Amino acid sequence: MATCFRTYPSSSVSFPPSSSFSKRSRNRQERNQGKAPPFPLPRRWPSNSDSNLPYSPQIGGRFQIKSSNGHPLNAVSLQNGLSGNLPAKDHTDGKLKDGRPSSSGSGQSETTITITVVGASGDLAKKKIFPALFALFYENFLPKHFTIFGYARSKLTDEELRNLISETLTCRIDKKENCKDKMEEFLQRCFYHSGQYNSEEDFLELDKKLNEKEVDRLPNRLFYLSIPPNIFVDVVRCASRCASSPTGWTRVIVEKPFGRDSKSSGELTQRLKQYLTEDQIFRIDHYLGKELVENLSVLRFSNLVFEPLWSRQYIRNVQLIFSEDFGTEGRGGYFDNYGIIRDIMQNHLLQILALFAMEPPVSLGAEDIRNEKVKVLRSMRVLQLDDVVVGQYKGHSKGGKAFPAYTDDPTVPKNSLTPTFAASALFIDNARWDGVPFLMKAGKALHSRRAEIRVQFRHVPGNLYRRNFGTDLDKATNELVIRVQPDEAIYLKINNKIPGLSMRLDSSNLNLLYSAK
Ligand SMILES: NC(=O)C1=CN([C@@H]2O[C@H](COP(=O)(O)OP(=O)(O)OC[C@H]3O[C@@H](n4cnc5c(N)ncnc54)[C@H](OP(=O)(O)O)[C@@H]3O)[C@@H](O)[C@H]2O)C=CC1
Ligand SMILES: O=C1O[C@H](COP(=O)(O)O)[C@@H](O)[C@H](O)[C@H]1O
Repeated sequence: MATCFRTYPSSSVSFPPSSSFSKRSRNRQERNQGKAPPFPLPRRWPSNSDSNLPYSPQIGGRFQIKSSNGHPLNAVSLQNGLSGNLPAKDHTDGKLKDGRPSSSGSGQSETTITITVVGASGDLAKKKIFPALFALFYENFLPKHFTIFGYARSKLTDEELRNLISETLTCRIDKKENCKDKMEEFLQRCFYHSGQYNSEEDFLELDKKLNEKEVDRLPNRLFYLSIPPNIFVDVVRCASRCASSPTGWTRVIVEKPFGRDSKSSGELTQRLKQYLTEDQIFRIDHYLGKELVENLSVLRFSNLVFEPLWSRQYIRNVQLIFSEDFGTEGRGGYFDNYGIIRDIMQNHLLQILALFAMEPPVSLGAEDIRNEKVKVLRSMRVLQLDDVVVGQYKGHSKGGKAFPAYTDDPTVPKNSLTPTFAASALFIDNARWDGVPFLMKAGKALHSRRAEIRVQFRHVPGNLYRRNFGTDLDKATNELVIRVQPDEAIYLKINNKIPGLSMRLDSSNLNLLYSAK
C-alpha cells in the first residue's frame, strides 16, 4: 500500500530514457535567470475579458491561470505538504508569494483539504487509493479538516461508495486504536458525485458540493486522477475551470502511464499546462512508496558495509524482477494499449534501478535525488532489440483449474500481440557500472506474485574452498536480495561451515525478515 507520494521527472517515458529527463530542471534554471516565463505562454495573448481562456495577465510580471468558476489556479511549491500548509508569506506586501490573498485577508483562519478521487469506481481506487487514504488518516497524517469525494460516471450514492470501499480498508500498519471506529469515522467523511469526465457542468455541480463541505475554511483541493490516461486532459480542463479552489491551492495527482513515448509524454505535459502550472502536477509512481524501495537508500547510504561494494568491482549483475500470478482480468482495455514494458518496466522498475545505481545525492531533498537519478538515466545505453525478449501468456490448466490465455480476456482483442512478459539487459555506461548488466524481468500471469531486487556479487578470487564447492562457483557467490513483496525481507546469501567435525560448507541466509521484527 502506498502511503506516501513521490514525483518523478516529467519529460520522458522513452525506453530506455533519453536526455529529456533533465528538461524540467533546465526549464527551472532558465526561469530563475529570468529567461522564460513561469509556464508556456498561450499562442494568442488573451485579454482580461476573454473568460473562456485559462490565462489572465497578473500584476508583477507573473501570470495566473484563471478558471471559469471564477477561481484563480494557484501555483505553490512542492514543499507545501498534504497537511494543508500555506505557502510562505511575502512580508513586504502582506500577500502570499504566488499573488493570492493570504488566509487572514480572506477571513479564513483554518485550512481544509478536499481530496477528489476521479475514477472512484475503478480498480486502482478500490485496491490502493482509498486504503492508502485511510492509512494516512489512521496514522494521523491527514489534516484535522478533510473531506474525500469519489467522482466517476457510475451512479452511486454516498452510502454505496462507503460500502464499496469499506471492504478494502485495513489497519495493517499499526493496530494502535480501535480499527472499526476509525474506519467508521473515515467513511463518514467520504462522499460521492456522479458525472461525466468531460462535462464542465458536472464539475460545477461537484464544486457546489465541495463548497458546502469546506464551510468557512481556507480550501485546498487535490484531484487524484485514477482513470485511464486518455481522459486525463478532459478531467484537468473541467476540474481547473469549474472546481478549482477559490482561495487555496489546487493540485492534481496523475497516474501512469504518462504518454506512450517521449513525444507523447511531452505533448501530454503541454496539454496539462494549458490548465495547470508544473508545480500543481504531481506524477506518481506507487512503487516509490513501498517500504523496501524507500529503504533502499537507507540500506546503502547509512551502512558502511554496503557502499564500498556498490560498483562493477564487486557486483556481477543486478536483477529487477516483477511477476504477478494473475492476468489482466478485465483490464485489457487499458493494458492492451500499453503492454508490460510501459505498464511496469519504464516506470516502476526503472525508478528502482535509478535509485539503486545513483551516486550519493547532496541531500535527501527531492531535487537532489532527482538530479542523481537523471544522471543514471542519461548514462544508460540505448536498448538494443537483441537484448530484449518478449512474450504473451497462454491458457493452461493446473490441478483441474483452467487459466485463460491473455487473448481469452473479453477486453483484449483476439489477435493482440501485446507483450505480457518482457526481459531485458540494460547497461549504464558510467565509471561505477561499466559492463554490469541490469536485468529487468516483468510478467503477468506467471507462477508467483513477487517483486525483488537481486544483487549477485562476483566470485571470490582464488577461492580457497574450491574443493568444497565443486565446479559450480555460482553456488558459492554472495547474493543480496531485497524482496519488495510479498513478505518484505532483506537477506544476504553467505557461505558458512556446517557445524561439526568435517569441513562441509553450505550457503545460508543472513535474514532480515520484516514480519519477524
Ligand atoms: N489498477 C492498478 O493496480 C494500477 C493502475 N494504475 C493506473 O491508474 C489508472 C486507473 O487504473 P484502473 O483503476 O486500473 O482503471 P479502471 O479501468 O478500473 O478505470 C477506472 C475508472 O475509470 C472509468 N473508465 C474506465 N474506462 C474508461 C473509458 N474508456 N472512458 C472513460 N472512463 C473510463 C471507470 O469509471 P466509470 O465507468 O464509473 O466512470 C473506471 O471505474 C490508470 O492510468 C492505470 O494505469 C497505476 C498503478 C496501479
Ligand atoms: O502499476 C501497476 O501496478 C500493478 C501492481 O502493483 P502492486 O503494488 O500490486 O505490485 C499492476 O497490477 C498493474 O498492472 C500496473 O498498472
